[in-house]
Amino acid sequence: MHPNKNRIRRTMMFLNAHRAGLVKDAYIYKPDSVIFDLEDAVSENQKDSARIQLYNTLKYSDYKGVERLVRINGKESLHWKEDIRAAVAGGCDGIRIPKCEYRSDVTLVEEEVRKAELEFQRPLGSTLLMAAIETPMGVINALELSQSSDRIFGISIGAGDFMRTMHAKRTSEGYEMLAARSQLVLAARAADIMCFDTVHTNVDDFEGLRRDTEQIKNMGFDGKSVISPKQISIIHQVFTPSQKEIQMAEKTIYGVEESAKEGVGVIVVDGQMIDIAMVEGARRVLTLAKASGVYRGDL
Ligand SMILES: CC(=O)SCCNC(=O)CCNC(=O)[C@H](O)C(C)(C)COP(=O)(O)OP(=O)(O)OC[C@H]1O[C@@H](n2cnc3c(N)ncnc32)[C@H](O)[C@@H]1OP(=O)(O)O
Ligand SMILES: O=C([O-])CC(=O)C(=O)O
Ligand SMILES: [Mg+2]
Repeated sequence: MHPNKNRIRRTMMFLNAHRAGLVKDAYIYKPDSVIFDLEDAVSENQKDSARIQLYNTLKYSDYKGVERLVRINGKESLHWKEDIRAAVAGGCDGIRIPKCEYRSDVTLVEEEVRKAELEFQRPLGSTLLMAAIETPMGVINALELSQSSDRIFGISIGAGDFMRTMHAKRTSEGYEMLAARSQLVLAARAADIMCFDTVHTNVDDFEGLRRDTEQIKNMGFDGKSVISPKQISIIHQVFTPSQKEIQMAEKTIYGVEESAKEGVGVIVVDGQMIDIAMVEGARRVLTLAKASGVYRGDL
């Protein structure tokens, strides 16, 4: 398996590839990933210069371990093949395909990526893919998209286009997103890939951002896209296990192991009934805690 397929991705920060001031050093804000956008953040008459700016940034800026993804234009545009060539030539880590609906939306991109890897002498298979799902058809086909390629590391829901195509409206409760979010997380877990939530467009609504992030984390999502550095710390706080959760995870793993030696399957830890079913979740907490830099234990 590709070594970066399951890396930590609590935050993926969009930035307009055309804005030199944004792209030159966005790693300083420490998102887990950045997404250089060539699609909707770039106006039609800036597409070519955005692509050149993207190539130079990928080639010459050291992002110090922050993952570098590129959102290309869609297959109905004139740009997507050139977008892929520039992204692969520059050495991006992965490509976010917008508005995916069918398996062929991924396989078409995969074929161009493969050609570009050969053309620019990049290791074959090194460029990962993610499918952004932003329409009712995409939501319905979420499993097909999740299983469309070995390069796919995750899927994401995009609320802006999803609301447009559903004739729906965002609410602070989020019920208009519930069916799509549920369908995506089910598909991603069934296909054993990652699942990401949409951007929170009100950049100054920190309370709403926290509430939304808590909701999607509890549903099983792995992270969320962001549009501003101001949103990163809240999402990292929500996704990074607390010391209390880490201690509970350690007690769960030790407790179940020790009690099993004495032939006991069920124990009580801090008032909670614990059995073997909780061990996998506890291990996941510790893995996430390690990747987030808040746990140095041996479990
Ligand atoms: C629905 C969709 O398709 S979403 C995906 C496409 N959209 C995008 O890519 C938009 C990305 N975000 C942005 O362009 C901007 O954040 C906006 C337009 C939303 C807000 O812009 P501003 O009002 O200038 O943001 P703000 O005043 O909060 O900026 C504060 C600082 O953060 C920086 N910053 C803001 N957004 C970003 C970003 N996405 N990436 C990196 N740096 C950023 C600014 O450069 C500024 O830095 P400075 O203080 O050193 O000058
Ligand atoms: O994927 C996202 O979160 C951003 C986006 O394109 C949308 O909301 O339409
Ligand atoms: Mg969109």
